[in-house]
Amino acid sequence: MAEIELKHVGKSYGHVQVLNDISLEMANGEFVVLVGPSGCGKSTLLRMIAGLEDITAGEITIGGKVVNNMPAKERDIAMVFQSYALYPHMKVADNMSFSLRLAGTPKAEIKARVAEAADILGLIDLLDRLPRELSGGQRQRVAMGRAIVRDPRAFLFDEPLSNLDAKLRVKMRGEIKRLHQRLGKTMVYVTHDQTEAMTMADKIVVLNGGRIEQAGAPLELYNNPANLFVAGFIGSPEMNLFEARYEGVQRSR
Ligand SMILES: Nc1ncnc2c1ncn2[C@@H]1O[C@H](COP(=O)(O)OP(=O)(O)OP(=O)(O)O)[C@@H](O)[C@H]1O
Repeated sequence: MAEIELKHVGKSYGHVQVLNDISLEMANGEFVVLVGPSGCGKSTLLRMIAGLEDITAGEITIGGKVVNNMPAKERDIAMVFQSYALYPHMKVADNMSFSLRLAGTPKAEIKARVAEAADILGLIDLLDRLPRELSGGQRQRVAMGRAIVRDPRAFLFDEPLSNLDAKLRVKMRGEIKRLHQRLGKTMVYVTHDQTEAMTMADKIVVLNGGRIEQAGAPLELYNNPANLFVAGFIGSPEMNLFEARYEGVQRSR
């Protein structure tokens, strides 16, 4: 059974249709990367899975349960944003424990879960700092820590590394991949970065104009693109495309 399943999902804002007939299965523990040109609907799709945005057609199931009308906080899914969205006046430890405190989790358990997440992410020495006293990479790690402590059934990432410089991006990419291996949770990841998509994904989903052009393993898309759009979009550097004329098979006499 798919962990997250989208069946003929659509989204429109008034008359503007931004997502159209999206059907997609994400297996338990799969790392799914959404790519596509700016404005194709990647973030909207992610926000619909999270419950931050209503859907206007179709059905979303999480763990076999239809969640169309389920509020975000009941979906047991954590989202990590590009902007980190940390509380500036709270120390790292308080940022990480915020959702657990809100849920009334016992103090001892909060302490243990924060310590475990801080250990996984190398944040132990930074727990007493404020976000402004951290580097970009450290802030992004706190944002991930905040997601991990909740022990959600799935993680959603919306371009989490795009505010970091190239070198740090490579490092954090490795860290997120290791995190995925360690936690074994379903992760859905939006990016503009081809290399991120090719190296991190179990499955890449190429979106264009609110529709899925192709979904499959990175090498499957690279070796067998379903159409010219996918062929032109996947890979860095880009594939060379040129027109040719087919003249049939030459038969030997
Ligand atoms: N609240 C809204 N009202 C109307 N249109 C919206 C709203 N939010 C998003 N859109 C439109 O929906 C489309 C998809 O937006 P979305 O942010 O999902 O794209 P994206 O693929 O994530 O883009 P980018 O890569 O630039 O972040 C865009 O054309 C956008 O203008």
